[in-house]
Amino acid sequence: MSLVITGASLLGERTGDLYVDDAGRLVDEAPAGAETIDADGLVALPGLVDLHTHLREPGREDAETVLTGSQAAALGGYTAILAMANTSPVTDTAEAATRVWELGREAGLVHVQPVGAVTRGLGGEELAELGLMHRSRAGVTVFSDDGRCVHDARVMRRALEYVKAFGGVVSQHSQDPSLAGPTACCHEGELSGRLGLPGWPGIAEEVIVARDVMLARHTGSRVHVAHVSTAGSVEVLRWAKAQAKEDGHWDVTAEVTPHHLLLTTDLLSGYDPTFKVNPPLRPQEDVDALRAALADGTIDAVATDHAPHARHDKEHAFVDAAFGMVGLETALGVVRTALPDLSWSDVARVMSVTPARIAGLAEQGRPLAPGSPAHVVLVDPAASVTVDRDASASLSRNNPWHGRGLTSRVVHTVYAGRVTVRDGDLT
Ligand SMILES: NC(=O)N[C@@H](CC(=O)O)C(=O)O
Ligand SMILES: [Zn+2]
Ligand SMILES: [Zn+2]
Repeated sequence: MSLVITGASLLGERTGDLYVDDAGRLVDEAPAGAETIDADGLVALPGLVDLHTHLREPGREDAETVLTGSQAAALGGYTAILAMANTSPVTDTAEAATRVWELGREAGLVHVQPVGAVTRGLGGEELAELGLMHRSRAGVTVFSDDGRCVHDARVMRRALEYVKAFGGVVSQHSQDPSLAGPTACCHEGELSGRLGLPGWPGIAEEVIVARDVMLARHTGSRVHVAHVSTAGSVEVLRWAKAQAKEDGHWDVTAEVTPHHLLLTTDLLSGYDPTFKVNPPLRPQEDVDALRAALADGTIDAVATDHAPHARHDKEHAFVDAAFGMVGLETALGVVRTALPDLSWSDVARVMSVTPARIAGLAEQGRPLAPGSPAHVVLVDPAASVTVDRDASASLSRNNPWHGRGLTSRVVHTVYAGRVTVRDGDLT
């Protein structure tokens, strides 16, 4: 079905119309008999790309499926998501990766790109089938043991060497297990002492970031730092990016989550497990450093770390509850709220263009110009939304934004020329 989108402000810069042909691509003339979307007053961006989504299929379809996660993504303005490998079974074989990819195609609402595990069963010891996953139909290029850190430096080095052959990247959950006890569940600081909760110090993250950028340099490969959460990590990244630019043969990229841009560790004073997440919410100084790093390009991308959990895994005493929070439907609003001065073209850069480049998704994050696939999100920049966790496509309700007001609203999402969200609802 062809489509005409009229009067949108393209990346908030100039007003224009967008024409979509039957094949789902942007073209330079209005196709005859097209459906029309009036986008007067709306900002058009390339469809958002999430480098870090947890779908719970296979294994925990009660918490999220590929379909419900895709629905939540479309509602959030996404046209592509990377599905993390920590499912049950783990995505550590070509078959498992292809299955996730197929389920994404069947859902048909966003491009679902599987992330492959770095090590078999996320065990941290033996490399998974990296090459076979890459050569499968799923074409895996991003590998991560997320949920766990690839803590053995020798294994990390081998993984970086291996993925280098095909331009892949290792996305690291940076957290040295030997610097954080097995029961750690919040930021280690003055508050954790007062609450009597065992904490993770920022240094547990920073030593791994520092080690991994050195391994990336040594191997001439690519490392991506998942969910950066401390000012110290930002400092290391700033140094590493300057070095990598000078050397030219290795690369380091990093992402920050919406929640680490707006929420602080103070929220833990009520022991509400909704705010229990890994890496933990940090103090305001870290939040400020993360915002500055995103604005100046030291952090490349915003990634949700959408981590749905069933009620019976989340509603426990703080120390026993599962880690993680949902985030696909609120990400854009949180970014607008946390960084109101970020231009729309910068929003497109950190939420679409750069994530697509990092993930090697050539069809995503493209300019809103003839020839590009029609992956588009239309946003009302003036709207404000009060988040209701029950008005969600996700199967899980661990939503830290419930009852909060967020700036801007996703009005329509178009994936490959198909309207997946119209007037804020799934079509
Ligand atoms: N972020 C979280 O707190 N939890 C994630 C794992 C992870 O991203 O490390 C999950 O899978 O639930
Ligand atoms: Zn993680
Ligand atoms: Zn994660």
